[in-house]
Amino acid sequence: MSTSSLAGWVRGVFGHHYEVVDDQAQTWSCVRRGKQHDVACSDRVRFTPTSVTQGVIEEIESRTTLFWRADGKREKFLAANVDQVLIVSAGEPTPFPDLISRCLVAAEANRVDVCLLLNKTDLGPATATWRATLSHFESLGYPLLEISARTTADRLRPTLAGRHSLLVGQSGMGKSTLLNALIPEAQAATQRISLALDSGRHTTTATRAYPLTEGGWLIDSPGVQSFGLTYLDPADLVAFFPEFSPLQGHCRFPDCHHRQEPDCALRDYVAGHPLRALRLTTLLTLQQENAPRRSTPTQQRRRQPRTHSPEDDGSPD
Ligand SMILES: Nc1nc2c(ncn2[C@@H]2O[C@H](COP(=O)(O)OP(=O)(O)OP(=O)(O)O)[C@@H](O)[C@H]2O)c(=O)[nH]1
Ligand SMILES: [Zn+2]
Repeated sequence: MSTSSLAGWVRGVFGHHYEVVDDQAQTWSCVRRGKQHDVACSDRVRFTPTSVTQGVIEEIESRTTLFWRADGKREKFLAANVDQVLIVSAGEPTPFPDLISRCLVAAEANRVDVCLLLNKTDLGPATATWRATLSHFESLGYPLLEISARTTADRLRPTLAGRHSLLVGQSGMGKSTLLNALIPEAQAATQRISLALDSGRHTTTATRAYPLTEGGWLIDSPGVQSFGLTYLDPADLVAFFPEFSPLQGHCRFPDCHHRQEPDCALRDYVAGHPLRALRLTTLLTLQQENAPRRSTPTQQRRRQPRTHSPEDDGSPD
């Protein structure tokens, strides 16, 4: 490690370029040493300056949390060192409960708190239907907050104060609207980045952290359409569903797959409850997606992210 290296926080990830703010509040444009693409927004890093504004990231300090998704070889780090993930959804466009469940599993597996945000409460019937689904998630122990990003975004401020929060959600659910309502500077910052990089492409794939006036940081991430969790061992998945976890070991067959077997405790629990059944469908789908293929036992049990594969272009999906 060079003695001239500096420490800083990664406040923006734009493809494979990183905006790092050092402890003197100077902003640096950095790349990663070698071909590694393992830097996440909100990482604490050490970097070596290569010019008065540019640097090379040499080292990532250990993280308290890493919220990430993985679909086979493609891995996406959404953010590091966050205290909570805010899952934004609304009645329109069509929300996917499976995507919400997957975000919840990622939060459970990475030990990050979550808060469900029901946005666009100003929309009538569509909101009512979706509220029923989210209320089921709330009954499992996940806090639910209702807002309209257009008119009542401020309701969120007490939840954000002093914390490092990450916004995730499907495209079109209102993350940008919410961010701009809470942090008016955000829109200008996005435009500045777009101009600096001379490319609209990077802004849509950017993950960026913004300071909150009430203390803490709010991190905006690109909209997600899929949320793979292939880094989780299939045998561990049930533990990340708070309603199914206590039922483990209560099926007639110890090796029950919770599909066709008689006297399955999980199937009995969801019978006649469509919202419970949706959650079981997600669990079974994840078990199938994560089933060991032709890999070594070490690979099967891998729970730590490797670096992004070189073909990963930093795109949102
Ligand atoms: N009626 C209503 N519309 C909203 C609200 N919040 C956002 N919208 C609208 O929903 C649409 C999508 O909002 P965005 O903020 O761009 O959504 P996003 O989640 O950032 O989408 P991506 O950038 O694709 O990830 C826009 O037309 C917003 O004006 C709200 O509270 N009420
Ligand atoms: Zn079973």
